[in-house]
Amino acid sequence: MGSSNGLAIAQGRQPLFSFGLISDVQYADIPDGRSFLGVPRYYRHSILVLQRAVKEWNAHQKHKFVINFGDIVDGYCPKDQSFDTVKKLADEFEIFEGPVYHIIGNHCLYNLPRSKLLPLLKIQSPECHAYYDFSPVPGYRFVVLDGYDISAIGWPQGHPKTLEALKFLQDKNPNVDKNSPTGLVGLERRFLMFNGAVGKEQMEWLDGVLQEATELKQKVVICCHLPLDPGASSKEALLWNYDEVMNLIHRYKCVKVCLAGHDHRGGYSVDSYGVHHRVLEAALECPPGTDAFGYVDVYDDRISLIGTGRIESTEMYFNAQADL
Ligand SMILES: Nc1ccn([C@@H]2O[C@H](COP(=O)(O)O)[C@@H](O)[C@H]2O)c(=O)n1
Ligand SMILES: O=P(O)(O)OC[C@H](O)CO
Repeated sequence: MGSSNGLAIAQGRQPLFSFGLISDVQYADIPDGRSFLGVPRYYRHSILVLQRAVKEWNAHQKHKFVINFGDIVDGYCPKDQSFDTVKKLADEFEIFEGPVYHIIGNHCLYNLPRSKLLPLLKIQSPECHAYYDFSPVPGYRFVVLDGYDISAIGWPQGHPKTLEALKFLQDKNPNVDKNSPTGLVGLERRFLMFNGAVGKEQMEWLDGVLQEATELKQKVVICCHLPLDPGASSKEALLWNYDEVMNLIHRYKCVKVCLAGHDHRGGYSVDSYGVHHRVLEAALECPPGTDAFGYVDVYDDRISLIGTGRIESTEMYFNAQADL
C-alpha cells in the first residue's frame, strides 16, 4: 500500500495537497431578490450551500485548509444584524476541521468597518490590512490580496484611503452614482465604487513576497476577491489597478494561478504570460437545492479545480519548475 502510494506520488497522480473553496455566500436573513441586472439571488439559501460545502470538505478528510473568497454577508443584511450574521457565517466555516482563510469583499464592508470585521474573520492586522500570505507546503505560497485597500467603503470617513478612493472615483467616473458604469467605455467600466485598488504599500509587500518566493523556488497562487484579468471577468468587476498588479506579477515567473470571486457568473482565462485566472461562481446565486463550491488538488505541474454544482471543474497546467 505504502509503496504503491509512493509510486503514485512520483508519477504525479496524487496531489501534493488539497484545499476547499467557496465564494460570494452573501447570506442575509431576507427574502430572495435579484441583482441590479435581474439575476435571482437566494439570500437565505446560501448558508445551506456553505453548510453542504463544509460537510463535504470534512467528509473528504484530505483538505489542508479552506479559502473563502469574500462577501460572506450581503449588503442588504439589516445593519443591526451585521455583526451577529458575520459571526454566524464565520462559525459555519469553523466547523471545517482545519484552518480557514478569509478574504474580504465589498459586501463585508457594507456591513462592518474593518476594525470589527477583521477580528471576526481572524485576519490579524493592527493597521486593519487584509492582505497576508501563507505557505501550506514548502513548494507553494498563497498570497491573499486586499482588493479594497484603496476603497471608498470600509475605511472610516475622512481616512486618507477613503479620500484617495473618492478622488480616484471623481476623476475616473463622471456619474453621480459612482456604482454606475453608464458612459464608461471598455475597461474604464471597472471604475465603480463597489471595486477598489491595491495601494502602494501593499504593492511593495507583494513585490517582496514574490521576490522571496522566487528565491525559495515556490510556486505562487494569488487570491483576491476582485478579478485580475479581463479575460476571466466582466469589465465592471475588475480591480481598479489590475493592470499594475499584473505588471508586477508578470515580472516574476513564480505566479501560476490567480483565483477570485466577485463576478458571480464565474470565468476562466489564461493570460499572455501563461498565468491562469479562475473567477468562482457565486454561492448566492444557486437556486434552492443547488450548490457552488469546490476543492482544488494541487500538483507539481497543475492545479485541478473540482467543482460541485455551478462551479465548473477546471484543469490548470503550468511548468513544474517554479522559475519557468
Ligand atoms: N451594470 C450595473 C451594475 C451595478 N450597478 C450598480 O451597482 C449596484 C450593485 O449591483 P448588484 O449587481 O450587486 O445589484 C446596483 O444597485 C447599481 O447601483 C449599476 O449601476 N450598473
Ligand atoms: O458584489 P456585488 O454583489 O455587488 O456584485 C458585483 C458584480 O457582480 C460585479 O460585476
